[in-house]
Amino acid sequence: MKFSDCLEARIQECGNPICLGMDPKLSLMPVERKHGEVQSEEEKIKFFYMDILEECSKRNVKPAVVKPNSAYYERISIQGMQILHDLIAAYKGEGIPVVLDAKRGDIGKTSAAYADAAFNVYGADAVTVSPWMGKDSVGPFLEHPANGGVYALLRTSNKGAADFQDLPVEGSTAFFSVAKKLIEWDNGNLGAVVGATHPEELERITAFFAAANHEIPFLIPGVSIPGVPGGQGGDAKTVLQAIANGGGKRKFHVLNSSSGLNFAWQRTGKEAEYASACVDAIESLAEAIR
Ligand SMILES: O=c1ccn([C@@H]2O[C@H](COP(=O)(O)O)[C@@H](O)[C@H]2O)c(=O)[nH]1
Repeated sequence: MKFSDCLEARIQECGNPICLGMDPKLSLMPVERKHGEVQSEEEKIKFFYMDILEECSKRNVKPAVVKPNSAYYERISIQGMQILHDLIAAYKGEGIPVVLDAKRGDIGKTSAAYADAAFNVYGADAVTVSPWMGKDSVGPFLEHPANGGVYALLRTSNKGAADFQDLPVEGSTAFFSVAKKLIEWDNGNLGAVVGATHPEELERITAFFAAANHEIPFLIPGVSIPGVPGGQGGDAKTVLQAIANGGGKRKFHVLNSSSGLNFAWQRTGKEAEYASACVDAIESLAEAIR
C-alpha cells in the first residue's frame, strides 16, 4: 500500500489528522513530579513520551502520526539516539505511524545510506527530506524497499523561508518549481512540508496540486495550541480552511504541533499531569477541527 493511501486510512481510523511532534525540551518535562528522581536525561525523555503513549492508549485518543525531530535526541547523546529508536518502536507498536523529521538529502549513494538509516535502523514509516539536490537525491528515499513516506520541504514555516522559496522563478514562485518536480517524481509515497504559518501560500499550493489532479499529502508544522507558549502561531482551523479554499479533496494531510501538545501542562501548571494534559490537548484540538 502506498504511503498516501496508508495516511488516508489511518486518519479515517483514528478520527483526527493530528501529528504529535516529539521534540524533548528537558526544562519543560517535569517527569520527577510523577516518578521521583530520574537517573539521566535519556531516562527523562523515555518516561515523558512513554507516559504520553500510555495515556493515549488508556483513553484511546491517539494522534494520526507522531513526528520526533532527530535533532532533539542527537543533541543529548548517543544513548539519546537509542531512545529515539526505542520510542519509534513503542509508538509503532501501538499502531501510530512515525515520521522521522531529519531533513535528509545528499548525492544519490549517500541519500541511499540516509534512507537505510531512517527506514531500517530507526524503523520510521516516513522521513523528511530536502529536495534541493534534485531527483537523484530524493529518488533513493522514494525507491527504498521499505516503501515508506517521503516528505519534501516545499514551503517551510519559518520566516527565512521567503529568502529562497519565494524567489521569482520561471514567471512564478520558486516553491512552485519544486511542486512541479514533486508531481513528476511522485510514486504514491511523496508528500510535502508546507508550514501552517502561511495559510495564503498553503491555499495556493493546494490549488496547484488540485488543478494538476495530483494531490500529495502535506505535513503541516507550526500549529500552536492556545494558552501554551513556544509555538509558531499557526491556527489549525485556518489551515483546514486554506486547504478547503484551495480545492483539496483528499483527507491525508497532517497538522503538527510539538511544543503546544508536548507541554500543554503549562495551561494548568499541574506538572505531574503532563501526560493527561498532552492527551487532553490532542482531544480538544481534534474536537475543534472535526
Ligand atoms: O517548515 C518546518 C519544517 C519542520 N518544522 C519542525 O516541526 C516542529 C515544530 O515545532 P513547534 O514546537 O510546534 O513549533 C519542529 O520539530 C520543527 O523543526 C517546522 O517547524 N517547520
